Amino acid sequence: MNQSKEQRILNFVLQNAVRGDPCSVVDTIDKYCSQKEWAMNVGDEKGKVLDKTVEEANPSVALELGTYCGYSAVRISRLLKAGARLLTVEFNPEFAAIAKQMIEFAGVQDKVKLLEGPSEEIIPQLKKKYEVDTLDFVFLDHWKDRYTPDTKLLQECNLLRKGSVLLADNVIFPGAPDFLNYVRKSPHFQCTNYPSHLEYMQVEDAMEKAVFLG
Ligand SMILES: O=C(NCCO)c1cc(-c2ccc(F)cc2)cc(O)c1O
Ligand SMILES: [Mg+2]
Repeated sequence: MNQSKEQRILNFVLQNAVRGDPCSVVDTIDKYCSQKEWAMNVGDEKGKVLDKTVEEANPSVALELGTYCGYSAVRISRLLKAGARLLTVEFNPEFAAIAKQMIEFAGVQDKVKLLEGPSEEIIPQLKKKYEVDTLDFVFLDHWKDRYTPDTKLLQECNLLRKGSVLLADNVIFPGAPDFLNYVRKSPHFQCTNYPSHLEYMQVEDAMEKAVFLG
């Protein structure tokens, strides 16, 4: 059976990164995906914007939509304070299986809970099933046409509080035009755009930060 690209990325990490060292896992994925096979990790340039946004928010409870191979789950969780946690949601079972191994190899499994399934099903379960009160930080990096309905769902489920930070990847490429429209027109969000580039490419992209105002 031919290996998937995601399995090849994981194997490269297992062979070349340092077990228990999240930074080496992040750097090793970036090395593979910039030199050998492109993959849709947020990457290092946009990853630096993610780092600064996470550090500024200093979340106790963070949510990621779109785990993929676990690159940003490892990148985010390495910055979390003691006792803080990241819930990360992945719909694709093959991706989830790779991400689980990536998170364990990086040694951040105690900070990260990987939830497998559709975001529209998991978000309404966060309060009762996953003991979430409100979310301090949300990274949107899943299907681009889900950014807007899931943002509305987070609001409807009372998962956002005054100051909750949303950060969305790919608002230029592949693009999330309806999301930009929604948060920029809404009186409930204060938005900031961070121009950047598509991971590992010289293609324009950007991230959008949307702070919930209550
Ligand atoms: O779909 C994406 N994520 C959710 C997956 O479950 C995604 C896609 C791309 C991308 C794809 C194809 C291309 F040609 C260019 C970009 C990039 C990203 O950063 C992404 O997050
Ligand atoms: Mg992305």
